[in-house]
Amino acid sequence: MKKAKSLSPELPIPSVLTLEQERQVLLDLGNDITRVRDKNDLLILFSKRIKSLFYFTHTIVTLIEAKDETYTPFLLDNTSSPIRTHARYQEMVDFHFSLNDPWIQSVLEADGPISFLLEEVMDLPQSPAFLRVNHSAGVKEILMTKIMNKEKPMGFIHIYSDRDNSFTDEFRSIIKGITPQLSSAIANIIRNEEILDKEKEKSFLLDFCSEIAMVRTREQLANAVHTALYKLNAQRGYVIRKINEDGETLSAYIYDQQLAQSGNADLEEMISTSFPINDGLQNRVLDSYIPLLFSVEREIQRGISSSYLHFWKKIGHKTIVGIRLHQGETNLGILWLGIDEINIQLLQGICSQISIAMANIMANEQIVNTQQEQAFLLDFSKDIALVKTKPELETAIFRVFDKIMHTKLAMIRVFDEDGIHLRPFMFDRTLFENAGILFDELSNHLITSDEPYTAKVLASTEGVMFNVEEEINSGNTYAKLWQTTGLRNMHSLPLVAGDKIIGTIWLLADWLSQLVLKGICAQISVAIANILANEKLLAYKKQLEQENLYLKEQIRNIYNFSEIIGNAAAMQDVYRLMSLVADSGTTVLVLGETGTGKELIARALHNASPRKEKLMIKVNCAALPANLIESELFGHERGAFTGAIDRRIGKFELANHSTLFLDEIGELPLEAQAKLLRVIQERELERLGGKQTIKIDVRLIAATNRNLEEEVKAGRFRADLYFRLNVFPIVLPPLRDRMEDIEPLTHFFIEKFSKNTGRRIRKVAPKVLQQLRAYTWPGNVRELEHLIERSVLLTTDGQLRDVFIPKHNGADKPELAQIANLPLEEIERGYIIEVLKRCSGKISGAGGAAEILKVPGNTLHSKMKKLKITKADYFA
Ligand SMILES: Nc1ncnc2c1ncn2[C@@H]1O[C@H](COP(=O)(O)OP(=O)(O)OP(=O)(O)O)[C@@H](O)[C@H]1O
Repeated sequence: MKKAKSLSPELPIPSVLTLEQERQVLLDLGNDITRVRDKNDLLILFSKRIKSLFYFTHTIVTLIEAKDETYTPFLLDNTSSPIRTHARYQEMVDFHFSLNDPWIQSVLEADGPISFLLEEVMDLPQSPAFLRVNHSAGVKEILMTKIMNKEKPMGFIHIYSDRDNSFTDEFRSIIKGITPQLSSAIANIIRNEEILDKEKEKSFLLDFCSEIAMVRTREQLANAVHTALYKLNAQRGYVIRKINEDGETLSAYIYDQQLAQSGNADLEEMISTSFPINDGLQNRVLDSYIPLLFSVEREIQRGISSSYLHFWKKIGHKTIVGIRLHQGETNLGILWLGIDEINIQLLQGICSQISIAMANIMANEQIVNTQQEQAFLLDFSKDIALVKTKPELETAIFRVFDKIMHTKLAMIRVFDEDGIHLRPFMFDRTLFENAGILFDELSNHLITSDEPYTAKVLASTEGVMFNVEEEINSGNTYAKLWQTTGLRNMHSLPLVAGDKIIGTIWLLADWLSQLVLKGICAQISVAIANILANEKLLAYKKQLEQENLYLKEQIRNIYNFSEIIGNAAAMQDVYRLMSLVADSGTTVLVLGETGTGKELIARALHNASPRKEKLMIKVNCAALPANLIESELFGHERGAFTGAIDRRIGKFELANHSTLFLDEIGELPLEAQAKLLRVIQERELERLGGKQTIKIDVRLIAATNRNLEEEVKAGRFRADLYFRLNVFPIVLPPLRDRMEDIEPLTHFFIEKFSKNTGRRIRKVAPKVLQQLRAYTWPGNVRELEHLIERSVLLTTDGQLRDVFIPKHNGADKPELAQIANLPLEEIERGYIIEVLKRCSGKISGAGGAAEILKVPGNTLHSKMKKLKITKADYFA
């Protein structure tokens, strides 16, 4: 490197200064320098004062930044710099030039001003770019002087000239002479600027402080922050994100409205999205005590994928600062600021103010929220207090969960009586529309308290929160179901009523207030406990009612037999026997005269037996044509005999598991008796013409008005069958032997026929009862029943004054003359009706019409059928 020549012939002042003159110049300049207060004074000193002594184009001052070993412009002469219009001018202004290049090192090493021809130094390796830029603008020479502060280089004075040999020895000597004073002037300017900056900061912070002290709401905070940040030149936008209740994410709390007004479509998403703390950026800010400056591009390259980073890139942010907002050790959130340079202290000052205000507002919001939640719980408790049934509870719950809490009720399970199983009690089926079958599978099966998820919940007092996504990853099969709702967390709590855990509740939500959750669960628990207790009570009540009904029925059937009227001692014996035998399977033989109520007793016995659910099957043995008896009783196969065109099930088979009532058993022909005996003995039968043996379980009740012992003696009834049937005989007394029953029976029948005919009988004349008691009643209760029926029909004024007791004296026989001209069939018909009337409708057996007419009972039956004689004829 070659030093430039020290003299220039074109210099405007005398090229040679006497020592005296030089001292004077130095003195004058020294005086001027002492008056320098700021950059502008310094600029004037160079551009006016020194320029008036020596020729040069312009001067700049650069300062060293020790920490990164660079120097950068501090004072620029914008008016006379020939490069100010150069394309790289701004770059040169902003640039930090390395202190490590040989050229600047030579300046540092030189003991005083040192000049260079640009041509010679600008292309040397590592030479700073401004040399070439100046050269391209016509500058030829540069005079460099290092300035010192406390014996350390502080920076450089650059003096440029577009002429050759501008820097004379005198010039250099003068510059050298004033350099110490210039150094201290520059040091003062810097210190002054720093003091000024500090003061500005202080007053800025003070303003901000007093402004923020008045802030009460989030909107006011937003305004204060906005004003402050815009004063700090943070026009590129900002957002304050608050840590959410989940402690894992941050969401926009305050954001730059100006940016919002720009109509950026992505901004909406940025505002509504919750960003995880642990995204590689936010966690770093929250872990740092000082603001962090990030290069957007570099972070993207590092693989940080957060969408907000890409958003910042999209809106042109190159660098972004993140500052932790905190109260003590508790993090509140982050202030993200689009800014290139950071004044750490100032930002920290602002952020600590924001933090305080934010903490206050949040505490305020929390109080308001808590109040709202409490009011809400109060409302809910009012609703719940009215709940009595499950559907009512369901309505109350769904209204609150869906509409107000944005929560879905996945399931309420309650403990079964055994205290081990939990059964589904209530759930929101709509939740699982997508999962249909899976839901049914899960919800319908009982689970035990050992089921791992349930066990975890039951063991907790505060409940458990399952993150749906984490549960899916860990293979929780229920979580697949939860996922269908799109909600993030499953909150489950034990339901506790009093000191008893009654079940579990499972709620899906993104987030739930613990206060509300616990409050609601407590209310629901009480409601469910009440409903369950109520259900239990109702079930007990129903059971008791049923038991009551059953007992009543039992009493009626077994001990009372309410449809059987009569309290005579003889009837009491009958009831006692009935009670003893009713619920057994024992064969009963009911004996008694015609019309004494044998069939009634048989029915009552059946109805009081365990077979009552099935119909009692009745066979009237007297009414069966002899040739059909077997088929009627045991059934036949198709073609078993002429006329058997179809298979027929016999009465025995029909009565399987029920009761077979064999009425008028004394009328059964001997042949049929043998078959009957076999079936009773074997408890199995074959249908006529059939080969298959059919097992039967039939209870037998037989009845007859014949004296069977006599019949056995007379050889008309098989002794062995008699013994089989006479296991438990019940003998019904004739009505004449229990005259005290006449009155109740009369009233009973009056009541019955009044109802049937619609004729109300209000009064019965005492004479009537006397008449009734005076009669002998050969037709027994049936005769009494028919007589009352007839009398009721004949009564028109509601008073039963008279009854028409039959007179069996033959006085009412029709005169021969009356019947002389009638056909034989008519006479036969009339006569049979007459006899039937006399026998009170009894056809066969002792005292029956058949006996009087001396024909077998079934012959009379056939005849009656042929002559079309019906009950109406002889009871009318
Ligand atoms: N104790 C009674 N209480 C009320 N009604 C009775 C009583 N006894 C009989 N009857 C009524 O009398 C009528 C005849 O009774 P039931 O048919 O049972 O008599 P029975 O002895 O079987 O007669 P039969 O020997 O002629 O077949 C029925 O309508 C029946 O309801």
